[in-house]
Amino acid sequence: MDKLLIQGGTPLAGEVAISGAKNAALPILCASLLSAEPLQLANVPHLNDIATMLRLLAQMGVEVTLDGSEGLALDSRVLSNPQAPYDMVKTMRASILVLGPLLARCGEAKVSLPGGCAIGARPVDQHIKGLQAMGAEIRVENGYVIARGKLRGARIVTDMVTVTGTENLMMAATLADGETVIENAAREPEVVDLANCLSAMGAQISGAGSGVIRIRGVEKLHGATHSIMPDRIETGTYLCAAAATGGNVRLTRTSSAFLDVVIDKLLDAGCEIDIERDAIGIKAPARLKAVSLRTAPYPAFPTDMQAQFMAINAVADGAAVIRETIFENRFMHAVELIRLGADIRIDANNAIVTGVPRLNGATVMATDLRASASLVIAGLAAQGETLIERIYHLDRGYERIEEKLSRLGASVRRVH
Ligand SMILES: CC(=O)N[C@H]1[C@@H](OP(=O)(O)OP(=O)(O)OC[C@H]2O[C@@H](n3ccc(=O)[nH]c3=O)[C@H](O)[C@@H]2O)O[C@H](CO)[C@@H](O)[C@@H]1O
Ligand SMILES: C=C(OP(=O)(O)O)C(=O)O
Repeated sequence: MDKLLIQGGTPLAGEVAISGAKNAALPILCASLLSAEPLQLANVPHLNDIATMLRLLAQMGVEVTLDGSEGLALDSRVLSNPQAPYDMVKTMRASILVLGPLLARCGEAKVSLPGGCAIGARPVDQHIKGLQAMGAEIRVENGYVIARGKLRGARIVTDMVTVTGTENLMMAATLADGETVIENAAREPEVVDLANCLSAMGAQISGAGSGVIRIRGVEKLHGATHSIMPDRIETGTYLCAAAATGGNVRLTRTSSAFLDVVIDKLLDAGCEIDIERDAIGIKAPARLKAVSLRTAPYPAFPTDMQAQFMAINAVADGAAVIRETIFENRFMHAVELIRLGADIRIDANNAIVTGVPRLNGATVMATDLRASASLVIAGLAAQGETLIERIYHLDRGYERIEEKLSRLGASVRRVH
């Protein structure tokens, strides 16, 4: 298993390009299942999750053609096997996103309950309830969701804000008979990117980005071209890496548009932020100030940035309280950060982080995707050598991370 060896203590400096968003690309790849005509995508990130999703789609009959280094064409003319087997979905939560499209296009689907980051129970009851409201017959048997039926429009109010739940139901509704209204919908930018792609395919969608999305079903969707939005979480992660090391970094091919709260917190921490149209610059002070935060659905502070801010608070001046409200088990990075010398106390869903003047390198274990990112940030800020084990989590969501960090002057090496 690969490990990451970091020699910390060097402020990051220079420029690096941000990749397309994993959490926008994954649902959009699934959207290709809705049409018999090809979907042409640009700015697709090179990630293990994307490779897993492409393998999953390919075994259903989707023809995948690479188009340049970041382009893909997906041809779902023939869907011979509307199934997602356990072996292919166990590592990736987003694989549940094939359920809505398969059911809408084929009238049947058999999808294994998904895996993904172990950050909480992560049930899919809202996906199932929504599809049932649209007329699907669904049973869960031997770890599989088995669904069939012709979908019709419905009014759906989800119990909580769910990102992939909203995406699954929105995709299913594009081919349903009549109008679907999703209330309490997720407002995440990735939902909007998916809606934009679906609209380019001929779907009738309004309200994406608000709490109420209306979808008028059409008979079929057609081919389209779409470019995946920049990854706001990768952007935020590099901003935190620059902040924690006292660095001066410019991130290109990205946007500050979806990062308001994250940028506000970095300003509170004492960083200077320079916003351009397609780039963000950050200049960090010698010592950051501690910043408290509470995660919540967009547009509030993203849970996917919580671990990275725990790392920067670990080396900041003062104490901060981090409250996690989305996932019940998303503090697993805390014990690993403590190995590096961080002062963190967990009290239910609060982490109380008291900054220390410096962290010291150690061997640590990555437990999930963003936890891994927080360890990388802490390792970059620490004095001496940090060895991060189980970095397969990192490869799910960060494209060429060691190469990008090396470009910023970090000493980071993958060891086999
Ligand atoms: C591939 C992808 O886009 N993943 C993101 C997506 O995950 P994901 O879509 O899985 O997260 P959700 O928004 O669905 O989860 C929010 C909360 O609702 C609960 N819930 C959700 C669905 C359901 O049917 N029942 C239920 O109880 C979850 O356990 C969690 O407590 O949004 C999360 C919250 O921003 C991010 O951390 C993930 O990076
Ligand atoms: C939790 C994440 O991914 P997933 O939902 O695929 O597990 C993430 O992207 O931070």
